[in-house]
Amino acid sequence: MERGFEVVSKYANEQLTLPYRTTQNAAGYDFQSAKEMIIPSIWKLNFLKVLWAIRHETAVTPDELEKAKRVLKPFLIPTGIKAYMNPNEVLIIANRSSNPLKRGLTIPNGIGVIDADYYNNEGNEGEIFVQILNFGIRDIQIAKGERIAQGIFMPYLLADQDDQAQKKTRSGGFGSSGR
Ligand SMILES: O=c1ccn([C@H]2C[C@H](O)[C@@H](COP(=O)(O)OP(=O)(O)OP(=O)(O)O)O2)c(=O)[nH]1
Ligand SMILES: [Mg+2]
Repeated sequence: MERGFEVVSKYANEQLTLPYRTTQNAAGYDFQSAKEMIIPSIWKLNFLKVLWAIRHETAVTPDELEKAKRVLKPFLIPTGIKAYMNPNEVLIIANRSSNPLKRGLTIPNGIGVIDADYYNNEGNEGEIFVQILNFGIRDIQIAKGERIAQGIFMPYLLADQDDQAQKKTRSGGFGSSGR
C-alpha cells in the first residue's frame, strides 16, 4: 500500500465515489462533494452597507452583522474521503480551473495541504474538506457527487535543521496545532 483513498466511517453507507482521474495523464484525482450545498454569493448581503457601518461605527443590525460574518467566511465542503500516503508524501488540493471561470468559486487558501499524518487523526478521522468562497454574483448549488476540486500526490523534502524542532502528534486540521 503506497497511497490512496478511503471513505470515512460516517459516510460508509452513502455509496461515495473514491477520487478518480478523468484522462490518461491527468495529474489530479477529482474529489466529489459528499453533500448537497448552497454556497451563497459574497455579494448577496448588503456588503457595502455592512463594511461602511463597521468602519464608521454606525448602526448595523446584529442580523446584518451575523449574515456578513457567515457569508464572508469560506465554506467547508465535505468530501467524505480520507487519504493515506507514505510519510514523505503530501496530497495537494487544487481548484478545478473551471470553477472560478464558470461559477465564481475560489479556494481562498490557494491550495490545500493534506498531511500524511492527517489520515485517521483522532479528531475527524482525516476527512478532507475543500474550502470554498463564492465571489460570483449568484448563489451556487453544489450537488452531492459533483466534482469540486482535485488532489495531487507529491513527495516533499526536509530542511537540514528539521530535527531541531519538536514534533507534535496531529489531532485534527484547520488550526489544530494552534496559531
Ligand atoms: O484544504 C484543506 C487544507 C487542510 N485540510 C486538513 C488536512 C491537513 O493535514 C490539515 C491541516 O492543514 P494546514 O496545516 O494547512 O492548516 P493549519 O491551519 O496549519 O491547521 P493545523 O494547525 O491543524 O496544522 O487540515 C483539509 O482537509 N483541507
Ligand atoms: Mg498546519
